[in-house]
Amino acid sequence: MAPGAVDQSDEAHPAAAKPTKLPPGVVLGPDGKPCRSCSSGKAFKNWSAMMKGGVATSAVVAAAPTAESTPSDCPPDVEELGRSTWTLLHSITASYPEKPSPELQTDTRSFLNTFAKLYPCWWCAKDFQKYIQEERHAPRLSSRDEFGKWMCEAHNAVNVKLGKKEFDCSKWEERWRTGWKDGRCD
Ligand SMILES: Cc1cc2nc3c(=O)[nH]c(=O)nc-3n(C[C@H](O)[C@H](O)[C@H](O)COP(=O)(O)OP(=O)(O)OC[C@H]3O[C@@H](n4cnc5c(N)ncnc54)[C@H](O)[C@@H]3O)c2cc1C
Repeated sequence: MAPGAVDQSDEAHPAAAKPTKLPPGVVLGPDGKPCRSCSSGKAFKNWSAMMKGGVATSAVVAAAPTAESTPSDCPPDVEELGRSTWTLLHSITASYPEKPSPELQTDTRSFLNTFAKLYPCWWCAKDFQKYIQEERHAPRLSSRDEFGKWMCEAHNAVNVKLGKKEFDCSKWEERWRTGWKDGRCD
């Protein structure tokens, strides 16, 4: 589901109120209010400017000023949240043991299931839950390399959904663990 395409019949979010003239890219949260971590920063700023103007009309939306960049100490939008989260997730795979114990594999599976429920962008979370529940996408946790590649493939599934270029998963370890072979990270 794309940002802006707010599904008001969504069973997971029955409290979401019907939006009136939201700028494209603004997604509502469970409380029926625009959700910053589910929306692009620019769309959220446009919504904010529109609300400060006090009139929620499509004319105001169209005339909303182009969003300036948001200061770095503000709550994250969907992109910043995503970048930070992928950094954490890939870094977890990078520090995962080469031979994990069965107990650690169970804990990791449970972490991924819980993460997929708690991810603050609710519509991203729903898609991610669906992804990991499909048998062919079940987390592969038997070694660091398997887990690193699985995470790379999961990230690529989101890249594809967003129309972005796929990452070459044979290079996941250079990107997230060892640094690139050309030495530029040393
Ligand atoms: C679980 C999850 C689900 C998400 N779902 C959505 C969604 O439904 N809609 C939405 O708008 N946003 C979603 N996001 C956010 C989105 O994936 C991006 O993080 C965000 O758009 C910012 O993208 P970016 O181009 O800066 O780089 P990111 O995609 O955040 O990637 C960060 C860096 O990781 C590296 N990288 C890229 N792809 C891979 C890969 N496959 N494997 C290893 N490394 C890689 C690159 O060096 C890149 O610069 C989701 C994020 C997460 C964590």
